[in-house]
This record gives sequence, structure tokens and C-alpha cells, in this order.
Amino acid sequence: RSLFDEPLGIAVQGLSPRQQVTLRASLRDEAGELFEAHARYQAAEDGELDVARCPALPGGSFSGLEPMGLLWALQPRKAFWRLVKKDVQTPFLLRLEVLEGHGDDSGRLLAQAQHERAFLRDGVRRVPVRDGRIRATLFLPPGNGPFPGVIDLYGAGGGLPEYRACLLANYGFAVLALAFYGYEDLPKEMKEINLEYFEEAVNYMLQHNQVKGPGIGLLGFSKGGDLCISMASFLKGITATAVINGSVANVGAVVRYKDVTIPPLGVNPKRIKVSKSGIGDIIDALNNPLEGADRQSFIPLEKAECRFLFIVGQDDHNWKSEFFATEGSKRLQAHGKEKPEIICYPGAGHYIEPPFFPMCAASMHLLVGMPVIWGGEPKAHCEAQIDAWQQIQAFFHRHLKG
Ligand SMILES: CCCCCCCCCCCCCCCC(=O)SCCNC(=O)CCNC(=O)[C@H](O)C(C)(C)COP(=O)(O)OP(=O)(O)OC[C@H]1O[C@@H](n2cnc3c(N)ncnc32)[C@H](O)[C@@H]1OP(=O)(O)O
Repeated sequence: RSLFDEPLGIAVQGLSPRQQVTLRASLRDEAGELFEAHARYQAAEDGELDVARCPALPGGSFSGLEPMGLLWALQPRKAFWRLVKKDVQTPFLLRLEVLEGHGDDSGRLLAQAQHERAFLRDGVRRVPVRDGRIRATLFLPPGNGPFPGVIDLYGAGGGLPEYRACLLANYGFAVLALAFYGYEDLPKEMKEINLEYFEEAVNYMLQHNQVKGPGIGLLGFSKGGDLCISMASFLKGITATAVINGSVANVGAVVRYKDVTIPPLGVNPKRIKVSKSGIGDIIDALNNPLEGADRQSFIPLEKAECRFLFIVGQDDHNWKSEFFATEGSKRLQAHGKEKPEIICYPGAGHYIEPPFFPMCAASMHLLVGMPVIWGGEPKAHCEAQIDAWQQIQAFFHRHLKG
């Protein structure tokens, strides 16, 4: 049993010297969809095979020395499907098989093992939160704290993805996974965003006896990223904001706070490129927030009293994340604010998730209404996920120590 975001050691013993075998990894998600990866190996003289020391040979899901290849190369049988964990209280069951030979059809099964990839570290508490309008789940590390607090926001798609919040809580943070539409009695669609809802969540955390003040952190991905920037710009009590492939312009729905209204950035569907197989590329769909009326959508992040970290996948095809981070940095500095940290990852796409989530190349975009490519190259994307996870934790530890 190990945590999903921890590296794994995989070794086989008792093979014949230099025996050729194929290792296959597989898991079924909660919808029963199968994810698989396989690689071809040759045992050492002593009949041992340790994937941390033995390179995978060509012809499998990956090749070369890839200790975690069997995990980051997992791919779904079902097209446009992404690995998500809906119930963080149960592990994924990873199945490992050793098959004879390198044939394309599976050789004789020589050995197999099952390994649990869990999300909740022992002692981490999962607390559903239905406080006022807030629909969320709070994850608390073991002990009495108080702990540095973070609010975790995903993007367009609705629901309440808890898995990143839960994995972050394993490292000593009190993390609130917050839903904001398409969940229980929250608005069904993302039509209008009122920051007062998010203000309730910030105050809930600041008043919580196990959350250490004076300020909390925000972690936002994609649409959740620009929401975090709007929160940081207008709400009090936010000390650190980490944005993963977010936008510095408000996107997708109007944002309101008291007498302030930020219109969504304009979109030109004609700039959506659709492949012959009907997969969209929306990287150019949004207008430029530096031009004309679209300047109203640029979030006034210079009003924020927090430090910023921008995590950027340089092959992001959802939108121009690096451009957004750079323009956000220019705007902050033009107003005499601290330069934000910007960390760019070549070859990483839009869905930068916690470590060892396999890269999703394309899936249904619930705002666009068609499957879109997200960008990224699996190995580079995996390396980006591992580094970004460390950077995000270090950023919050640095700025939330109270
Ligand atoms: C043409 C004119 C356009 C004009 C307009 C253009 C706009 C062009 C500008 C860009 C504008 C971008 C602005 C937003 C930028 C982001 O935010 S990109 C999206 C980033 N994604 C996220 O942050 C993830 C958000 N959350 C989620 O995806 C959901 O919480 C989860 C994790 C899928 C679960 O939600 P849930 O409601 O419990 O899921 P569920 O009800 O089972 O499924 C809902 C739908 O999600 C999808 N889904 C569910 N599970 C999965 C899965 N494992 N794998 C894949 N899909 C899944 C399915 O489509 C499903 O629909 P059905 O097939 O059931 O009909």
C-alpha cells in the first residue's frame, strides 16, 4: 500500500538469466474503465529485474530507464477518458503482471501482484462541510494543529473533485476542496460567479480552530485558477495564491463582488480548430485581454495582498497559460507589487495533476461541448507533475507559516 503521489519500487525475482518478459500494469477506475501500460524487459544475469535499474526495451508503452513508467504511461481503453478519483476513502487497486516473452499477444502469466494506491494518509480526517451556502470537504492532518490552510479549486466541469485536496492534506495542510457549481444545491451551470460565496469559504477557514492564520492559501487549476486570482484581488485574508494553468482574465462567466463586475473574456468559436476526427483545439478561442473591450476582463490582481505562484504547462492547449502568467507578472510589477514566481514546464499540457496521474491527452470539455486536446507529452508531463507538486508545497510552507 502506498500513497498515489508517492514513487513505487517494482522488481521481479526468480527469472532465468537474461529472460525476456513483459511487465503489465493495470487499474480500473470507479466507473470500471480500464487503464493499462506495459513494457518489455530482459532480466539480469541473476534472474532479477528492477525497473529502477533496468531500462525498458522498445515496443511497449515506454522505453528506457523509467522507474515509474508503468504508472505514468497508464492509458484508458475508453477514448477521451481521464483518471479521476471520486471516493478518496478507497484506494485504486494497481495490478502488476509478469508475462513471458515480448510477444504482442500476452505471453504466459509468470507472476502477478496487487498494490493499493491510497489517497488518505493514516490519520488524515475527511470532513464534509455544509456551512451556510458552502458545499465542500475539509481535509485535516492528524493532531490538533493549527495547520496552514488552503482552499483547493478545480475548473469547469462541476462536481467536487477532492483528490488533490486530500493528497495535499497528507503533507500537513488543512485543505478545503470547494465546489462552486454543478453540485448538490449549487447553481447547475457556471452562469454567474458571486465572490461572496467564496468569501464565505475564506472566512470559514480563517475562523476554523485548526487553521493557522493570519492568512490562507489558494490553489486553483484552470478556471479554478482565475477564480483564485479574483478571490485574491477582492477578498481579505489570502496570503498565497498558486495557479496551475490558469488565466489572469476572467473566463467563462461574469464575476461579481459587491458593486464590481468583471465580464468574461470574449471568445471567437471560429478560432476553434476541429480535427477530422472531431477533436477541438481551443488554444486560440479566447480573445486577448490586452485589447479593446476585453481589457475589462483582465482581473485587477494588483489589488491582491498575497504572493503568487504560476505553474505553466508550456504545451497547454486549453489556453495560453504562459502568456497569462507573463502578463500577470507585468501588471503586478507595473503596480509596484512583488514579482510572482512563474515555473514553466516544457512538454506539459493543461491537466497538471498530482504526481503519477497519467496525462489526459484529450477529453470532453464541458464548457465547449466537444472533446478537446489538452496538450502535453506523457513523460515530460509526468516530470512536470512531480516537480510542480513539490514547488506548490514549498510555496505554501514558505508563505503560510504565520
Ligand atoms: C462551440 C462554442 C464554444 C464556445 C465556448 C468556447 C470556450 C473556449 C474558451 C476556453 C474556456 C475554458 C474555460 C474553462 C477552463 C477549464 O476549466 S478546462 C476544465 C478543467 N477541468 C477541471 O478542472 C475538472 C473539473 N471537474 C470535473 O471534471 C468533474 O468534477 C469530474 C472530476 C469529472 C467529476 O464530476 P461529476 O459531476 O461527479 O462527474 P459526472 O457527473 O460523472 O460526469 C459529468 C461529465 O464529466 C465528464 N466526465 C466525468 N468523469 C470523467 C472522466 N473520468 N474522464 C473524462 N470525462 C469525465 C463526462 O463528460 C460527464 O458527462 P456524461 O458523460 O456523464 O454526460
